[in-house]
Amino acid sequence: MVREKGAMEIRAMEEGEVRIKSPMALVTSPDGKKTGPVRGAHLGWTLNLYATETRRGAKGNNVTVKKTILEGVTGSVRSGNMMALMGASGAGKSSLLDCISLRNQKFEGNVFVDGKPADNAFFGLTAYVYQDDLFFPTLTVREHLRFHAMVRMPKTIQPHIKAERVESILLDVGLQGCSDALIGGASSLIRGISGGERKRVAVATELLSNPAILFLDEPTSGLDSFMAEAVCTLLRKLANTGKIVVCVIHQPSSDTFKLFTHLCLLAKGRMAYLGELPKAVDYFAALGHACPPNFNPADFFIEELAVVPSDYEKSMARLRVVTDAYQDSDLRKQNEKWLSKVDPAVLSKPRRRTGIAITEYPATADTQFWESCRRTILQYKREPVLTRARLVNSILMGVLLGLVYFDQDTTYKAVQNKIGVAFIVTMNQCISATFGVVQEVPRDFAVFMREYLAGANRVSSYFLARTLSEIPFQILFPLVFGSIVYGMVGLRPTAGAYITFCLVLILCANTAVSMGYALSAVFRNTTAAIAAGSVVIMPMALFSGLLLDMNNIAPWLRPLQFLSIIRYTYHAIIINEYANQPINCGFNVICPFRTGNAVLTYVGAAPDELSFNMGMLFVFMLCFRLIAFMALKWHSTRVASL
Ligand SMILES: Nc1ncnc2c1ncn2[C@@H]1O[C@H](COP(=O)(O)OP(=O)(O)OP(=O)(O)O)[C@@H](O)[C@H]1O
Repeated sequence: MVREKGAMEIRAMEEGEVRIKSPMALVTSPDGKKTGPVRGAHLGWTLNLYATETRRGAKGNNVTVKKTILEGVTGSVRSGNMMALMGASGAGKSSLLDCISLRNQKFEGNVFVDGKPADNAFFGLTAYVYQDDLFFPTLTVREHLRFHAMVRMPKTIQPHIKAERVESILLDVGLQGCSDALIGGASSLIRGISGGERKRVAVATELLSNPAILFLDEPTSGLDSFMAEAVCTLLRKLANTGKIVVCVIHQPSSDTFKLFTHLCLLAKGRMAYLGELPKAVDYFAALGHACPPNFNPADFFIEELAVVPSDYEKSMARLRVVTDAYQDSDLRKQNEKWLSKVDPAVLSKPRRRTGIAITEYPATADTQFWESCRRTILQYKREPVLTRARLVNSILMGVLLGLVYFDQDTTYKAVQNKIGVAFIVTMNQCISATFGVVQEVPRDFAVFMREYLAGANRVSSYFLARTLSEIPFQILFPLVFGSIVYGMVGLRPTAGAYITFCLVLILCANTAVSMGYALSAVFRNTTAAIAAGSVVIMPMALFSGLLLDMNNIAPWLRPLQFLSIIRYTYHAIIINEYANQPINCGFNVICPFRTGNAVLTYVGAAPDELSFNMGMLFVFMLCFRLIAFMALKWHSTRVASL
């Protein structure tokens, strides 16, 4: 259920209905139907979090120890509140945010919405802005938000209303000035928008689904104080509309700090304060820790709660006093009154992990598919490395090989060069296609994973769109490369042979692309996928038929040749060139290849195996895509079930 309130520019999420005039709160189910007014939402939690840590033992062996990350942390926040989660580094702020947002479900205890244990509907109510924002760099801010509006807003809403919503959010977050700028980012060659604008794009993305509860992990990190204040002002406006905003924040300026209504201070995983922000200074003064005049209270609290490495014992003793004081305080009792309204049976029962079970999506699979296709095509059109570099590579490599193997004839003397060109063309296609993918796709998968966890995109919609919409490009590159090589080298001059050659290269490139997808999905990391790619491609080259005499290796190794896509491509090219073709021996008595079929025998191929080789490439292409899909699906369910 998605809670809506009309104090800001908020639009009704019902088909045809544009604006809610009354500021009355509404509940909207994922299909966009209003279901009635809600109570003031209350988010509460009571939990402990432990982790196991492997440490180096005294004898150099690894010892696993149980580490307490959060201990007896109980708190709550109401709609309309904007809570700062603060504490020194390592205090447990991000861990707490992950637990109360259920992005980490390994804790003991429970999270409650209006006194009821949070269930799967919780994910429809909440949104999470990650500390490291991940975007597709080649989209403009408007295109990015438009994509998210299409996939995150209920399917019952008309596209023009979604577009209006994007424009209204652009205005709300102050992004209208850069709405047509490419997002860009460090992982891309595109410079893109500033860090502050990226943060606002991240917030705007989450606002599209109009969540009732917004969690943010350090939304101001890396921003100057002016930008940080701008982001927090926006968050305060959202809280004022009735949303709950919980935000991990580091070193806010005093002006930014004042924007928060509530403060939760953590010290070494224990509560040090929870309450209204303006009352925190007096609370600490009463404990004997008075904030000096004209001192930023935010800095004061962090200093008070810091562990000084050179004075570890004393710091820890000070933290114990502060956390024990909160434990014994009337403030804590006051804060935890809501627990008395929770069913005691629920409190004593161990919590059942729900996982981030994405069972319902606001948009249909069709919408997700077509929107993802649009996005991938834009990406290909605009990404310089992905498209231009590969096109230039295809042309340059084609010309280079064409020059080296220029104008081969039909004599026996040209056989070795034609075998060479078949092998090198195959290797080029395999390597450039596989590594082209593993350089790009793990980054895309990481962005997709965020979309998946936000309930915005299905694995199947994204994967099909990503892989199908790039097919035209994966036809273009081998076609350009193959045509240059074919013409310059002077391979068999018939239209049929040329078309078959291009088809073989296109199949090879697409199979290699699929292999790149499989590696990217299994390893989800470019470095690891490149390393694994080398390990896979080298044996494939070895078993291609050119570098090894299969009759002179251990019999149990021979079947490996049938796993080599390089072998299938290389053989197909040679069969296309030489099957049942004459070879001009001239008047030479010593002629190593008197017929084309003798060349095939030499490389271990047979004249009638062309369709078999092409068929095997097709089968491998499908298998690699299936592996990629299954791996992506497995990773996403694993992340989601935490
Ligand atoms: N899965 C884990 N296994 C072991 N230790 C962990 C794990 N997750 C967190 N920790 C530890 O728990 C403590 C709190 O981590 P957390 O990231 O929540 O702190 P933080 O307050 O957000 O710190 P920072 O401000 O530096 O980001 C740290 O000491 C961290 O090393």
